[in-house]
Amino acid sequence: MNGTCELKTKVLNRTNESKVNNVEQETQNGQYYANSNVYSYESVVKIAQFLLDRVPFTPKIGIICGSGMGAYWNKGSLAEALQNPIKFPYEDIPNFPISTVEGHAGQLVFGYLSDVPVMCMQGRFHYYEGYPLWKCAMPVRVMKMIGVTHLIATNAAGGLNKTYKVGDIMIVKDHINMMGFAGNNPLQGPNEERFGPRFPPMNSAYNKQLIRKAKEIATAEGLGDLVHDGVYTCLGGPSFETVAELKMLGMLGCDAVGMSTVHEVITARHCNMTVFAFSLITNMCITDYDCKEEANHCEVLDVGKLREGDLKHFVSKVVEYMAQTM
Ligand SMILES: O=P(O)(O)O[C@@H]1C[C@H](O)[C@@H](CO)O1
Ligand code: HPA
Repeated sequence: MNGTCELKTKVLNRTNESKVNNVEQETQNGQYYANSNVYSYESVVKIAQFLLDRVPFTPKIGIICGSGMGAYWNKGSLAEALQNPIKFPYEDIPNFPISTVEGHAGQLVFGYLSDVPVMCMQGRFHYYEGYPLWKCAMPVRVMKMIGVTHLIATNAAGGLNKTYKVGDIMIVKDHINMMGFAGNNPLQGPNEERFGPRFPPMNSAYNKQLIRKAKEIATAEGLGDLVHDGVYTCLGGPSFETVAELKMLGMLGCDAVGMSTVHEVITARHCNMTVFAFSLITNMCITDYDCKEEANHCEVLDVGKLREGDLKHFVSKVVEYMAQTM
């Protein structure tokens, strides 16, 4: 992914009052960028170095655990399955945000999955927690600085595609960046060319070879009936969607809806990482006004728990395959 260009981003002159919200970064000459990414290249390197100094191996695969898939109480969860784990609670990592959502343990775990070194976010950051998108996605850049070349992003999502069932796995083949339609993008602000180009393409964000291979793996492992590929969209949350919103998303071609992943994938592709992502369908979206059920987070976590064995197995096999291709 080349395409870096010489365009210089315009710097806005601001007064000190504009520092509110902590979304502006002072430049050396005292000017402020609007909505800037406050994590400079150097500060991301510093976080990566803090971790590298404490881990005796350098993983090339990074995993982000979705809701219920990396919960601290999930002893059988994906993150808990890593062998010889080295754990870093987020509050112990300098300049790292903290997890505030149930089902997101809030630690980085380094270890081995299928004898392959990986690093795993056992808990991610969401926009609705109050973090801007660039902050939610910052750990992806830390992964990159550590040496990760392949990202596996997982999430819990509501199924819009009527052929899906609760507990199914949707391999993400594409996304619709709904928040981006309103200009909210993790790459908003001055571009740091050392991470990637100003205008990264997204038409092949999800690696086709990995999608194909993951489907083969699912079939070979007896999970074929559960697995689909489809289009994911992320809304800001935390409120679940209305019936009208869900009908609209269905008409737009979304197969599943969630509250994460898109900004992580954009950030990963910006720094040229290979991306594989999937959604665990934890609930079917309610598009019938007469339906008495309501979406809720407990159900999301419960389905994550129910599927943890299958997901762990599936991800281990995908990791095994990825390692062979590196
Ligand atoms: O972190 P993910 O995207 O898996 O979490 C989903 C979206 C909301 O955070 C939560 C709703 O139950 O689950
Ligand atoms: N909507 C949004 N996010 C979700 C859902 C949903 O139905 N299920 C799990 N995460």
